[in-house]
Amino acid sequence: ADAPKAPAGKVDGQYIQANAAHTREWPSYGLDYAETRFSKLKQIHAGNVRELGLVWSYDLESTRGVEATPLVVDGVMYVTAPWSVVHAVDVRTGKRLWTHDPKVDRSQAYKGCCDVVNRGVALWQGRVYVAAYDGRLIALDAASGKVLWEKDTLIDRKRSYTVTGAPRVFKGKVIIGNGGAEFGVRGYITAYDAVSGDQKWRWFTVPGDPSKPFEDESMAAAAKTWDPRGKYWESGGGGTVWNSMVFDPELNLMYVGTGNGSPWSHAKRSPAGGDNLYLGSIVALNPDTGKYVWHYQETPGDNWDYTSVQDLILADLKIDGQLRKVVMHAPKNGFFFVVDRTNGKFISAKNFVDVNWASGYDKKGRPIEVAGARDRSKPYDSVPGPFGAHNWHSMSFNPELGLAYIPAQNVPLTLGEDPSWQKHGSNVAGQPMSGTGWNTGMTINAQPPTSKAFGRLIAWDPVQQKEVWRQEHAAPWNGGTLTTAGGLVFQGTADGRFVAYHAKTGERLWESPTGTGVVAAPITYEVDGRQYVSIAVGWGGVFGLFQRATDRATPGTVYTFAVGGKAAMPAFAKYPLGDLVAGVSYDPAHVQEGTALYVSHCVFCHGVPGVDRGGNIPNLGYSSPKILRHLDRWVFKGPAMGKGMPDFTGKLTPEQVEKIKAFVQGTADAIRPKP
Ligand SMILES: O=C(O)c1cc(C(=O)O)c2c(n1)C(=O)C(=O)c1cc(C(=O)O)[nH]c1-2
Ligand SMILES: [Ca+2]
Repeated sequence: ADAPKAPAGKVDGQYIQANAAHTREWPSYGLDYAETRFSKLKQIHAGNVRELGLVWSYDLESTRGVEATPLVVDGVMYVTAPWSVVHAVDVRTGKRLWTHDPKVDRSQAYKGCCDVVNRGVALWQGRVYVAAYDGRLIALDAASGKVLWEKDTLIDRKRSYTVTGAPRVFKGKVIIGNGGAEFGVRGYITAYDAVSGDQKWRWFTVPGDPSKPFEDESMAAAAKTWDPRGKYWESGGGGTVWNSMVFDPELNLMYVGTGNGSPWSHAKRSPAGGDNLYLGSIVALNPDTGKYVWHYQETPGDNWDYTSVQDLILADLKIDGQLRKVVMHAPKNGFFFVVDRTNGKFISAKNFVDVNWASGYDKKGRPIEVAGARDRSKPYDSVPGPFGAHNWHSMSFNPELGLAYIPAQNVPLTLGEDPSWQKHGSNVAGQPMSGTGWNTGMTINAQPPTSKAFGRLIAWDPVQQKEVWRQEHAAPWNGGTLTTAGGLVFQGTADGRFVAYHAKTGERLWESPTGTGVVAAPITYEVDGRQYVSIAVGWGGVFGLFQRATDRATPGTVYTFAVGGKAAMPAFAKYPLGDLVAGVSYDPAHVQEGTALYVSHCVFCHGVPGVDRGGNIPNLGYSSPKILRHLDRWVFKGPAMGKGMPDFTGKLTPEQVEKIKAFVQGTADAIRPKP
């Protein structure tokens, strides 16, 4: 088929590379192929950023997490809302041009670990590509939003695969991975022809059943690092590519970050140990063929849910007097990595937050593990925890200052070996979220963690491997970053602010309220000679399901700012938090069993009753007595199924729901301040 005419008809590889020289538009996820999120625009700078004002706001009509980086080309913004809904917006007016809702089955939300989020679209020759939560890759006509083609990217619909990441287009191929390593899947990525949608190649990240032929040599090599007695192929092995992909056209290499092991427990996956390639790695592939070229493994034998899918940034850095082509990375495990991207050779690594699992990396690039860091005989508060020292919230790199801006954090959590684990998954009361298919092989918070929660913006010098400045935030789970030639860093925060900092000093120069908390990254672009800054807002993602740092509700909204903007901010509704639930009758003898059932069916979405205060999903400790009294009506084909609540028919019995009710009311009674 011929490429549809404009809008975005001109976007191809040449265009994306040419745009990188002036960055007037924002045509791909990380702005350029290197995903620096460094804009050369400097109309907005440290001297006038205080005059930034709202130009327009756009209602995404959503209540769940908004993680999208919007793309802007030819005065049109393409941005995604939860449930993989695409919106095209006229950036001159802030008015809707079209939307496309792929109609993901809302009752299937539980198949993903971490909210029904979507990180954005890709553009290519007049087409918009979105990867739907249910695993479909969809090509839309950029002019109308009409579907051009749809491909099912999943190899096994019985497994809990979901897609949250933004596709990328390299050399005319749309590339997409998936998530699911908390449930039991085998990671892979697939490339499709951008025009026809035909599959071009697929690369698996971990080996399959070794009694069958390996797909390629990289799988044969990887299998040597897994113990077949663990029958890891039955639980999938993990290594999902759910976020980061970058491209170096000059070297003709693309780079992906791979995820954690499935199950989390190393001993259960691979009893004799082993590195378990290619978990927790940066892998270089040939973008034409999908053939493995090299890897560098950041977390050998992952036992902590240490994904390496955090965004990768390519840069040329002068190290020891030599200009090196590097890839920079700040994965969950808390170390900042600089790796030679021509060959995968380790250059340096240094922890950017306090960590307690490794004391550093040796010259060869292997972590020096702390004694006991793998011992799960007792629950262990590993720092960073599974939320990561840095999650998917995008890092940026300012080449003029040589600084990377990392949204860093700690979310305390304890992990312990789960003796009730079964390879094929099992619904065991007390096993975290096993009722919805989670299968990590670990207990979570069987003992309360002792480490401290924090959120922090860190300016990091990758050559010196040291922090240059930091800003402490009110809570973990803050937004991605953007940096500009105007000497600025922009970041949204969990406590509902959009802030501009001085890129060199960290001084806070400007901020605007955003109502709800921000998790996505801002962008900047120029239209009709005027520079704009936009950010998509909507509290959520895995941490935002059950916790929050504002007292505001979570409507998805895009804000666009410019110097002299005078539009009024929309009113921010208060979060509808009721009183601690009271007066629902229950049998106290049910509380103990109810606790275990709550852990295996409810806790990762609804949080701890009365203790957490609800994120974009309500906390049951603050529900009305009427709802709690009739909990069975919500649990079995309930009215919230259209909003993402699973149907627990056949998974829970009415008697078990009575016990969960007893736990919720019992906990609310136990924590209620005594008069
Ligand atoms: O292992 C996986 O397959 C997988 C997938 C995803 C995802 O697709 O969003 C997340 C994670 N893991 C994960 O570990 C994690 O912390 C996480 C946070 C988020 C989010 O969007 O807030 N997704 C994911
Ligand atoms: Ca994971």
